[in-house]
Formats: sequence, C-alpha cells, structure tokens
Amino acid sequence: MQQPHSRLNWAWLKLKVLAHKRQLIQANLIAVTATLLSLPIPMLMPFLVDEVLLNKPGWLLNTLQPILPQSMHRAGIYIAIVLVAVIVLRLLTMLTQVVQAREFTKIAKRISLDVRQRMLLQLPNMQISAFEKYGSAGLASRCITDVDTVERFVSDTLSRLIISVLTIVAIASVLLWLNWQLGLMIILLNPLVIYLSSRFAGHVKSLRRKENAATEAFQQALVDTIDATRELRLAQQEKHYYQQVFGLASQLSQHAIANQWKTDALNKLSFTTFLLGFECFRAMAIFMVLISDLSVGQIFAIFSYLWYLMGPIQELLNIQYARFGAQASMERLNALLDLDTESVNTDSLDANTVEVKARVKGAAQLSETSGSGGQLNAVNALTPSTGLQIQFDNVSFGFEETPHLFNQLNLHIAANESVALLAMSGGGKSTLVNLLLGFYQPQSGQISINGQPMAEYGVNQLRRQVGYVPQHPKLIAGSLRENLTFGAQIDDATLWQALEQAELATTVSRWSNGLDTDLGRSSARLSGGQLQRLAIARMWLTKPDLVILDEATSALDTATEAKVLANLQLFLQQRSCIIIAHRLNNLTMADRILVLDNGKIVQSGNQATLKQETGLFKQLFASN
Ligand SMILES: Nc1ncnc2c1ncn2[C@@H]1O[C@H](COP(=O)(O)OP(=O)(O)OP(=O)(O)O)[C@@H](O)[C@H]1O
Repeated sequence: MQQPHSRLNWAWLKLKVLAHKRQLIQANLIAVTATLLSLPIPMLMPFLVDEVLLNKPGWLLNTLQPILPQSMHRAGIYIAIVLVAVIVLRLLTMLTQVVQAREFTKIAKRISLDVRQRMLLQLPNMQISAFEKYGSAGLASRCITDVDTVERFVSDTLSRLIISVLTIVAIASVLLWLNWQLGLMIILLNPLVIYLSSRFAGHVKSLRRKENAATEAFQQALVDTIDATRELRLAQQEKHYYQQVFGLASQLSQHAIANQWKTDALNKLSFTTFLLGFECFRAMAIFMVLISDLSVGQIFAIFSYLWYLMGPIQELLNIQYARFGAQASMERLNALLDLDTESVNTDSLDANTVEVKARVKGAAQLSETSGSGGQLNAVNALTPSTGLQIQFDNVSFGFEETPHLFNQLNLHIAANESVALLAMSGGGKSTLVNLLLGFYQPQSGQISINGQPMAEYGVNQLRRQVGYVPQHPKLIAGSLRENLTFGAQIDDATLWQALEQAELATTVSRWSNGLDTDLGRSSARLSGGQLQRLAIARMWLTKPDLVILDEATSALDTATEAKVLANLQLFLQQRSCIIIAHRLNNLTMADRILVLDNGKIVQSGNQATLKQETGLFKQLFASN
C-alpha cells in the first residue's frame, strides 16, 4: 500500500520550517541585528581617509566633534575612537551571530529529527522483502547520511538565506546611497550570478547520489565482513574479504573526491563569475571617480562593501549546492517511503509499541481485571488456547531465482492440531511460515485463518496469536529480561517459570545479575542452544494460539531437547502447532506429518503410515 502523501519534498520541508515560525522570526531578528551591527564597519575606516587624512570633515567628524572636548579634536583620537567602535561592533556582531547560529541549529536539528522519525515510522511498515533488498547498512546509511545531507541544507538555508539576501539588499542600498549607478549595477549583477550558478550546481545532484550509494555499498560490505569475522578468520580469507572492502572504500573515496572537487570547482566557477562581474564593477567604480564627485574615501568604502558582499554571495552559492545534494538525498529517502508497505500493518509506531506490550495476553488480561500494572502470573501462562485453524487454498509463490517454489499449494491445519512439516532442505518450509505470518504475500491463492481470509482476519491480529521460534533467534540490545518480555510488564516468578520450561533457569540462576544480565548487542554471550531456549521461553510467555517451531531445538543436545519437549508437551497439545524439524524425535509430538515436495503437499499422515509409504518421507528417514 503506497503512501504518496508521505514523500519528502520542498513543500514538506517548507511546512516543517513554517511550523517553527516563532523561533524562526526570533532567530532572523537576531540575524538582522548581527547584520545591522556589521553593516557600518566597512564605512567607518575609509571615511576617516576623507575626513581626517584629506581634511574634508563630513558626518563622522560632525558627529564626533560636538561630543568630544576641544582637547580631543585630534586625528589620532578620531582614529582610535573609530578603531574601538569597529572592534566593539565586530565583537557584538560575533556575539549575535553565535546566538543566531544556536537558534537556527535548534530548528534544523528538530527538522532533521522529524525526517529521521518519518523514516523510523516507515521501517515498521516496510515489507520484509525491502529489508532483504536494502540490507541493514543500506537502511542505516539512508537514515543517517541522507538525513544529514537534508539537515545540512535546511540548516544552511535557514541560517544563511534570509540574512544573505538582506545583507546584499542592505549593501546594495548603501551603494545606491553612495552612488546610484554602482548600486544599480550590483543589484543587476547578483541575480545573474545566482542564475548561472544554479545551472552549474545542477551537476552536483548526481555526484552526491553516487557518493551516497557508494557509502551504502561500503557500509554493507564492512558490516557483512565484520559479522563473518570468525568464519573468515578460520578460513583464513579475512584479508581477501577486507581487500574487497578496501576496493569499495576506494570507490567511495573516488566518488567522494569527484563529488568534492567537482562541487568545489563548480562553486568556484560560480564565484569566479561573480568576481568577473566584480572586476567590471571595480573598473566602473574607478571610472566613476573620474567622471563623478566620488571621493577616494568613498571608493575605499565601496571596495570594502564589495568585499563584504563576497560572504553572502558565497553563502547563497553554497545553498544552491546544498539544495541539489539535499534533493538527491530526498530521492533516496523517498525510494524507501514509496515502497509498498505491509498493507496489513498500518499501525503507527506508538500503536505498535502499545501492541507489543499488549502482546503478552496475560499482562493485558490481568491489568484489566486486577489493575496490578499488567503482571502476568503463572496460572494465566498455562491457560489452554482455543487454537487456530489454518487453510492454504491454491497458494502459489516464488522468488526471482525460484519462481515456482509453491505451486497451487493446499494445506489445512485444524484448531489445536500439531502438524510437522517436512521437506528437503530448501524445500520452502521457512518460506511457507513467512507466507503464513504475512511477511510475504501469495502471488495467487488465499490463506485463511479460522475460516476468514487473511486480509479480513488481519495479520496483526494473527501475529498477536502466534509464538514463532526460529532456528536462529535474534536478540535485541539489552538485558535477558528485556529479551524475554520485549518491554511487557511480567513478574519475575513468571519469567523464571518460562526459563524453567525452556531448561534455562539453572544457567541464568548462576549469573550474578540473573534476569537483569545484559546480553549485549549480539548473541555472543549465549550459546546457540541457550539462544534457542531463550526464544522458547519468550514464546511460552506470549501464550500463543499457534506455535511455530522452526528447527527450534536444532542446537540442543538430545537430552536437553527431550526435557524441553517434555516440559512443553501439555502446552503444545492445547494449541495449534507447526513443527519444522529434521529429527525424528521431534515428529513424535505431531498429530500429523505433512511432506512438502516441489511446492505441493505430497504426503500426509502419521509416522507409522508414512514409514510404510514409498515417498519423500521414507527417503528423508531412510536410516531411522
Ligand atoms: N528472501 C529470499 N529471496 C530469494 N530466495 C529465497 C529467499 N528466501 C528463500 N529463498 C529461496 O527459497 C527456497 C526455499 O527456502 P526456505 O528457506 O524456505 O527453505 P527451507 O525448506 O526452510 O530450507 P532449510 O530446511 O534448508 O532451512 C530456497 O531455494 C531459497 O534459496
């Protein structure tokens, strides 16, 4: 489901900027003050040339003389006073500029936070295939690098645009006042420079896009290589893979160099265009001394203002370049925002968070009845479930490389039935589960839950009722408690009970911090089998109506596996259950075994019957 209204564009950015109108006005007032404070500076010293050195008293001396005692009417005093005034004005300018920068930074940072939050709101809605396509580094680089590029543009524009334009207008006004022909020329020159530079700056967009794509490729390769450190070190291929990362780093560097120098070159070209105009202007100013009554002091002042003009002109040029960079980044961000979302998962992040908390049904139930803050108790955790009834009707699905993985697949699992799913490795067992959980959509056919098509039943509703234990469970950064509860309020007794069910309680009781032991960012602290048992405990806590065990005990020794399965026996009997396993002893829990081959269910029955049949089951367990 697309959400075109959620695209990032100039209009959206403008809305966001205008949402900070009050702060923006304040910040601009401070910026105007800074400009006004700095505006007289170029004029003061040059005017001393006319009034003091060339002895032609004007407004400066006319202002100073009445307020100074006669004894101080001396050139040295005037120069010193003007010097002090210039220093004070420069210091005040700097001070107001600091305050102004702080205010603009605050606004820009809030807007970039907004953009980042938009991306973070999009991630929970994105289809799993998008995560597979972009990878963690690709998504992270968009949420970090591209958002930073947009922020830089917003920040540059907010802090510089109005003030640069005002400064140019102010300088043009002073120049008009000093000499209207020169003032007019400056007014005409600037739009021409801005127009030409915007033509040059257009090239920057593709350069920036390429650099950001190269950053993404480099990050992905680096993350993948770091993640595979053990395997690569054992295979003594670490250097080879780091060479590839070096290659991507140097590609990134080349793109960055191309972007940097070409951007600089184009920027300089824009500035040189301005300088050429400036040289014409200067020649004209000198000429004006000959043909008009412009004094030498005024010429100094005009030249000072011209130099003063460089700053805002350069700022405006930078804004142009930042704009094209931001446009390229917004396109990359929009590529994510434009993706089809999981049509079934349109809850907001907040709603999802609430939902995750409510997912532990015992917690929700108890908070309704006792108001004890949502504590799940042991009795609730053992409440039998009504089970779920699952139906696949003519479901077809495939990937690019395996287009006909499922071919009109039909499958029925009754409420509270335990079904073992068997197939060759790569036969599609995990994909079937992913289809059931709504991570992939069938290309044709229909999946129904309790007799209702999935779209009507609602995948979120289904997910609330499913306890899925994958072969390689993932941890979130945090404590064991957080990894068991995913943020839900569950009392310690229940958590320990879950650990006991999963045969993990003895191990955890030896940890000095027990349930609050930090498991870190990765699963490094837990063995593969401990990780699987943690996932089983997590599943047990959610009291699902449908349990999916996807090679869930493959890393356990047979003795521990037998204990865990014995602990769970009653719990599983009272629920619908899909068991994916390669070992025969796991199949004993199943009421029925389904054998999947070439995208269809080819055998169905209990162990005893299937052992008699010629078919894939016999092949798979030939040695047993
Ligand atoms: N995200 C994906 N993109 C492309 N192809 C995929 C994807 N996931 C799985 N496949 C392909 O689909 C086929 C079935 O994969 P699946 O993981 O479902 O098999 P499986 O039966 O669970 O295998 P195993 O028993 O080895 O875990 C494989 O050929 C696999 O390469």
